[in-house]
Amino acid sequence: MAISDSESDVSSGSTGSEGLSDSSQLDPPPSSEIPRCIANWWLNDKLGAGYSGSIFRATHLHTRQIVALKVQYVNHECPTNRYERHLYPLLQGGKGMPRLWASGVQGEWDYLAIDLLGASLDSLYRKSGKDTMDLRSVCSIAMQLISRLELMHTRGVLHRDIQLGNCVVGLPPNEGTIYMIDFGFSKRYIDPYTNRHIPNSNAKRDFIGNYWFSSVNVHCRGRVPSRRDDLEAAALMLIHLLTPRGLSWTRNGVPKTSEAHNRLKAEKKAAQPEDLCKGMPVEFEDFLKYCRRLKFKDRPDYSQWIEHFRALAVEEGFPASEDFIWPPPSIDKPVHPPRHARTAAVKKDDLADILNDLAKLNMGARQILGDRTNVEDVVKHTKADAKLNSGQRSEPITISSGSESDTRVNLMPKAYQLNQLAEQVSKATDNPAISQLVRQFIGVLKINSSRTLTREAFHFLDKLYKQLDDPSVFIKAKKTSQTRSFSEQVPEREPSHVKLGVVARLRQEVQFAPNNKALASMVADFAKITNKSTGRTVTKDGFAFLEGLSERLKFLP
Ligand SMILES: Nc1ncnc2c1ncn2[C@@H]1O[C@H](COP(=O)(O)OP(=O)(O)OP(=O)(O)O)[C@@H](O)[C@H]1O
Repeated sequence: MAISDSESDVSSGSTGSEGLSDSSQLDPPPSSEIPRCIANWWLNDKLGAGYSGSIFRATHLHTRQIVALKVQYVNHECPTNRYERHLYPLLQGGKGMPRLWASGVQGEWDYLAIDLLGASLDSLYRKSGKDTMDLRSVCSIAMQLISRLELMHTRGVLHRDIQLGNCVVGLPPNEGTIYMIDFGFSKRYIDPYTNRHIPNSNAKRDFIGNYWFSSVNVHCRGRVPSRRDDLEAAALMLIHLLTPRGLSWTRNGVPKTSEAHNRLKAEKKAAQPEDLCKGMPVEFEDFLKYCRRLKFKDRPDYSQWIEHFRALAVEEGFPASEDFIWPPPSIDKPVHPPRHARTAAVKKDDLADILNDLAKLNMGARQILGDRTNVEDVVKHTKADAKLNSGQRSEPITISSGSESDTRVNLMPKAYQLNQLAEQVSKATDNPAISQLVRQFIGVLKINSSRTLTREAFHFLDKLYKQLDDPSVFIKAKKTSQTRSFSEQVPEREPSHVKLGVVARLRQEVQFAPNNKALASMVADFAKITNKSTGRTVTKDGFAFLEGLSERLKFLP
C-alpha cells in the first residue's frame, strides 16, 4: 500500500490516503527489528510483506496453534491493522473469510493473528508462467469472488482493494476455497447507527484502492466507492486473467510519477468493455457493463452473475462446482464433454486463418484491424503456425450439436445481447453506427456458444436488412424501416451445397457494394443461405463477409 498517488515502492499497486496521518507528523521508526516473539506468538518464517507490514507463520507458545501473524509498526503512516481489527468481527463465520484469533499491541508492534492460509492467486498465476489463466479457473474465481463480495456487502462492508494478491486459497482440506484477505482499506457503507447507505458526493476525494483494478468511477473520477465498485474491480481482475499479458495499463508496473499515473487513468477510462473483452466469452463483457450500469446505492444481483459464470463453465464441459482446482486439470480432458463444440476464445489457428482471409480482401491501404491490441498479440504468437489458406475451400468453424431448446438457459446472455443489437440496429440512423453494430454482432457470434445463427441472430440480420434496404430511415431519426422481412421476400430455391460458393462470392463482392440497398440484398442472401445449411453454421467466409460489410458501411455515405 502507498500513502500517496506518487509512491513507487509498492508491488501490489494499492494506494490510499483517506483518513491517514500526514507523514511529517509520524513518530520515529521502530527502534528494533521485529522480535521473534510477540505476545504469546512465536514468529516462524515470513509469508509475505506489504507496504505497511509483514506476515509471519506463528505458533502459540502454550496451545501450539499455528496462525498467520500480521505485524505492523504501531505508528506506521498507514496503520491498517488498526482498521482491520474492527472489520474482522463483522465478517466472522462467513465462507472464505479468515478468522481473527487474537489482536493487540505489544511494545512497538501491532499484531493480528488470523487463520493461516495458502498462496495468493497472484503468486499461483505468476508461477504458472502462462500469459492467460484457463477459463475454468477464471469461472471458479468469478463465482467465489462474487460470493465473497455478496457476504461482505450483506454485512455492510466494502472491500475496496480487490486484487489477485488479496485472494488466497485455503490450506487442505480447504484448498478449493478462495479467501479474501487484507481489509486494511475496507469500510462500512451502512451507517451502524442509522442503518442507512453512506451518501454519495460529487466532491473529488483522495483515491483509495489499487491502480490495476479499482473501478473507473473511483480511480479516474474520484467518486465515492460503493458495492458496484467492488464488483467492477472483480470484473476487471477476471478480464485481466483472460487477457494475454494482462490488461494494458498493468504492463508497465506501478506508475512512478503523477504524469505516469494520469496516463494510466486515461488509458483505463478510455478502455471500452467490448475492446477489453475481445475473444472472451460474452459473459465477461456483460458483467463489466452490468457493473458500470449500476447506480451508487444499487444492490448488485450477485446470484444471477454467479449462475451465469457457472453456466459458462458447464457449457465448456467443466463441472458446475465453484471449487478452485490448482493446477488446472488439462483442458483436453474436461470432466464431461462440452454440450457445444466451443472454446473460450477464437482458437489461435482459426483466428490466424480468419485474419489472413481478411487481409486478402482488397481494402486498399485501409487498416482492417484498427487498434485491436489483443488480436495483434495473438496473431504475433501464432505467426509461425498460421497457414496461408489461399485456394482452400472455406470450412465451417464449428457445428452446433444441441437443439436450441435444450440450450436456452445457458444462451441467455447471447440471446440478450443479440436482441439488444437488433433493437439498436433498427433505430440506427447512419452507416458508421450500423457498421459498429455489425462488428458487435460478429463479436457475439464468435465468442458465445457455437457459431451458429440462432433465432435471435436471424432477428438481428432481419432488422439490419430492413434498415439497409430502406434509405428513408436515415432522413428522420428513430423512424423504423417499413421494408418487409427478408424471410417474406420471394424464396430462393438453392441447394445447400451452394452455400460455400455464395458466401465466398458475397465476401468478395461486399467491398464493392455501391449502396446500402445492395448491402441489404447481400445480407438477405447470406441469411437465407446460412439458414438452409446444416447446423446454420457461420463459415470463415461468412465472418469475412460480415467484417467486410462492417468495413464497407464506414465508407458509404
Ligand atoms: N492469512 C494468511 N495466510 C497466509 N499468507 C498470508 C495471509 N495473509 C496474508 N498472507 C500473505 O501475505 C501477503 C501480504 O498480505 P496482506 O495483503 O494482508 O498485507 P498488506 O501489508 O496489507 O499488503 P499490501 O500492502 O500488499 O496490501 C499476501 O499476499 C499473502 O501472500
